[in-house]
Amino acid sequence: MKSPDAKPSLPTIAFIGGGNMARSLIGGLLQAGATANQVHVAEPVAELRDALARDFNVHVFSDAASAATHAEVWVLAVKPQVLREVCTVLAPVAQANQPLVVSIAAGITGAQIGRWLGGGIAVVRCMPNTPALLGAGVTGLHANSTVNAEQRDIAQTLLTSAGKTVWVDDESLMDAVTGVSGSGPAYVFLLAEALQAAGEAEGLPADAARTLTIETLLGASRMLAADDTPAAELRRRVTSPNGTTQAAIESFEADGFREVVARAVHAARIRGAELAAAND
Ligand SMILES: NC(=O)C1=CN([C@@H]2O[C@H](COP(=O)(O)OP(=O)(O)OC[C@H]3O[C@@H](n4cnc5c(N)ncnc54)[C@H](OP(=O)(O)O)[C@@H]3O)[C@@H](O)[C@H]2O)C=CC1
Ligand SMILES: O=C(O)[C@@H]1CCC=N1
Repeated sequence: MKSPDAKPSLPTIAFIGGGNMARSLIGGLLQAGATANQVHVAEPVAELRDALARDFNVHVFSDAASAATHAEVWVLAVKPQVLREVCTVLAPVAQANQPLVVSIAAGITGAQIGRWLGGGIAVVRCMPNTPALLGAGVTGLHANSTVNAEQRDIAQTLLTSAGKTVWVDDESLMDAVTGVSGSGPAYVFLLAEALQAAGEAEGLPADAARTLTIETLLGASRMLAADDTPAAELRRRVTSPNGTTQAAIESFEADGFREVVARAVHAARIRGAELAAAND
């Protein structure tokens, strides 16, 4: 009997686009136990194609249709700006083979992808993030009404190899997912840049500022993930009355830190919707 925790075995998966994000997902997938000959990748850039074949031993193709033809699952990992063109080329294969289509493109909706592929296609729209490379990512997922339970499990297994998953029932929230977690690693890297530079400005040697910054972000993230203690409470425990942290937090608040973050996430969400409209 199948245990309730048993993962469905993955069918052949074709990545359409072999860039940064595809590479992260393929790395995670193989580390999680998928075999290289189950993975096909279409990538027009010869150097990227060669690197994928060399590093992961996967089957590589220069055109999308060749990679997709013998795969039950397609992962659309091209830029939003070229997705319509890619889907239009793949539409006859999609109609003949009825694959599960997993898109990681920012902004582009499941309805657009289904329409471009000729209609009636099972589409899971996802938003992973780059820590997927270490299996430490998080992915938001939304399934359209054509996706069946088995296909949902396949998408779940595929993205679990990249880290945690969060299903979203309302697709319109996928752009908010992008604003928080898809783009989110860049905000943390920006904070790291700023914190390191501030340390250096206060006189620390560059290597000391770098180590102090990295270990602080890592340690604080581990504390956040360790239990359900809210971030605000963890912050309170660092903040001694009239101490150094209080001085820093008051400076952040006076400069509108929360509003700055909210505006940035909003800008990312709006750009997602713009990408969908501009590339329809
Ligand atoms: N980077 C990130 O952090 C995240 C990205 N995403 C999404 O992932 C998708 C890919 O992003 P990313 O990996 O950063 O982008 P990349 O540009 O690194 O990768 C996309 C690759 O697809 C190639 N490509 C273009 N046309 C085709 C085609 N017809 N068939 C096959 N491959 C093609 C591109 O080649 P060429 O360069 O020649 O065009 C490029 O190598 C985007 O839609 C993005 O929104 C989602 C979550 C996070
Ligand atoms: O910047 C972007 O558009 C992509 C989507 C999320 C992260 N990178």
